[in-house]
Amino acid sequence: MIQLENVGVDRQGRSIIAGVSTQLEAGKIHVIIGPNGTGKTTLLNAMFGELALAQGQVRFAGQTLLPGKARGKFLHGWRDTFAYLPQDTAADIALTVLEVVVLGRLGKLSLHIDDETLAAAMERLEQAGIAHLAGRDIASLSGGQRQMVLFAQVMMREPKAMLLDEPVSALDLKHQISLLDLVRRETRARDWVTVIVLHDLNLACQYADNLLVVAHGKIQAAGHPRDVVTENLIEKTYGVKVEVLTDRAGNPVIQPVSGI
Ligand SMILES: Nc1ncnc2c1ncn2[C@@H]1O[C@H](COP(=O)(O)OP(=O)(O)OP(=O)(O)O)[C@@H](O)[C@H]1O
Repeated sequence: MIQLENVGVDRQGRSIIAGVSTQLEAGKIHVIIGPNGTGKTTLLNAMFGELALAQGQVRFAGQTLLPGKARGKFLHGWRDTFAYLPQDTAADIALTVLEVVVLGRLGKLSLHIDDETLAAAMERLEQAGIAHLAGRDIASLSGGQRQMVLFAQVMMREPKAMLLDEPVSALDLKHQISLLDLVRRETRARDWVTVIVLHDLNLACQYADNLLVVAHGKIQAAGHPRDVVTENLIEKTYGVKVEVLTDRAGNPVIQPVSGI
């Protein structure tokens, strides 16, 4: 479980997130939604130790991240059990896809890459459905293909917590579903604490066990989408008129209502 207690982060003297407290259970998918610039990436970065906490604390795997910039050995140990896929997956680097995936084990690699590591990297590529790209240069791939390669790379870390910032933003519908299905399967099977930032509200409602609605640097609502999503909440959060319908599985479907 990741526990956030009264977490706050400032940037350039401005409070970006403040007073964030929540518990993120293992084996579940926690989806963060919210308008642009409201602190979703900041929240992931705070959990990863990338941004210093101004207040509060984050607890995970028997360790506590406190205010101030975590450094050196502590930060290394803290991040050891996290996998983090950032929003920006640009990769202007002369490596093949297989090499990029192997780098997911960076902390454990020696000069000689053993057969087990190569087999594990190929297995992750197969799981992501992109084994056929193994020999391609990463720089020659499309944005969506790169997103899947970097997901295969973070799976190589064998994490306890998976932090994914808009992991399907460049993927077509079929690949969005296959990646999120894979994330759900692995989250359940490996007991990851999975936290995903998504902009697609309907994918968020379909995949979240726990939906965190972030606006103005605070969690405005949290819980199962069926329990938290209302027309009023979405309208207040995004300033857009919507209708909330229900799909066959009973999950909310958010339909914007045209102003015409
Ligand atoms: N390097 C930075 N220096 C100062 N302020 C920053 C920096 N990066 C982000 N911010 C500010 O922090 C706020 C939150 O940004 P953040 O990236 O967390 O938002 P977000 O909710 O993830 O947005 P998006 O949906 O657009 O990705 C924004 O107001 C942004 O301008």
